[in-house]
Amino acid sequence: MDIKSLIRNIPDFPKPGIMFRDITTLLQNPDGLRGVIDLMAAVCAPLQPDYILGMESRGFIFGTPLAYKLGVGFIPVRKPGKLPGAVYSVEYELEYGTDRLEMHQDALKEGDRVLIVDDLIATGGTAQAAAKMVQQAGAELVGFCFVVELLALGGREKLPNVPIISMVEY
Ligand SMILES: Nc1ncnc2c1ncn2[C@@H]1O[C@H](COP(=O)(O)O)[C@@H](O)[C@H]1O
Ligand SMILES: O=P(O)(O)OP(=O)(O)O
Repeated sequence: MDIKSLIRNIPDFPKPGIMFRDITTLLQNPDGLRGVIDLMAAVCAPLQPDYILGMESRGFIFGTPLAYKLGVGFIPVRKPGKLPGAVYSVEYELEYGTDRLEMHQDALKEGDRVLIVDDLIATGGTAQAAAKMVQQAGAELVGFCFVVELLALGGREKLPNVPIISMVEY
């Protein structure tokens, strides 16, 4: 299956100079949706995660069916103020300014094997923030899986030394 052909490219969104890789066209294609989740499951299964951790919101779209397919739990990492329990909170750099992600403190325990999933890695700041929370919880980070990797931005250089898997690269 040609995943790349199902991802739409929208220039200058959300601001001039950004080529937005729009995964909505992949999601609405039945073969594309099934194919990408099946592929992610096949390449990630050997990492033997206990949990998939996905970042709001596009990380939820791919992370939850992946967790279902692998027969493991899903942990949502959310934008600030959305989770009701005690949270770990990590600030990370955006192109302009900063943002913050949160995860329930009781979502993970020491030794849990965690795979971080998102739709796309660009500068790597989002994935790095999620990895910090896994480490704060004392859990074991077993890898990252992205549908799209933007190679020129070098995001993987920010991430810990674990397998980093992407389905398509630009
Ligand atoms: N070019 C992009 N197209 C679609 N989505 C993007 C793009 N660049 C960033 N994103 C979203 O931002 C985060 C990852 O950004 P980092 O710079 O790696 O933190 C990811 O969740 C994308 O949905
Ligand atoms: O569009 P989202 O919600 O997936 O968030 P972000 O662009 O911050 O990754």
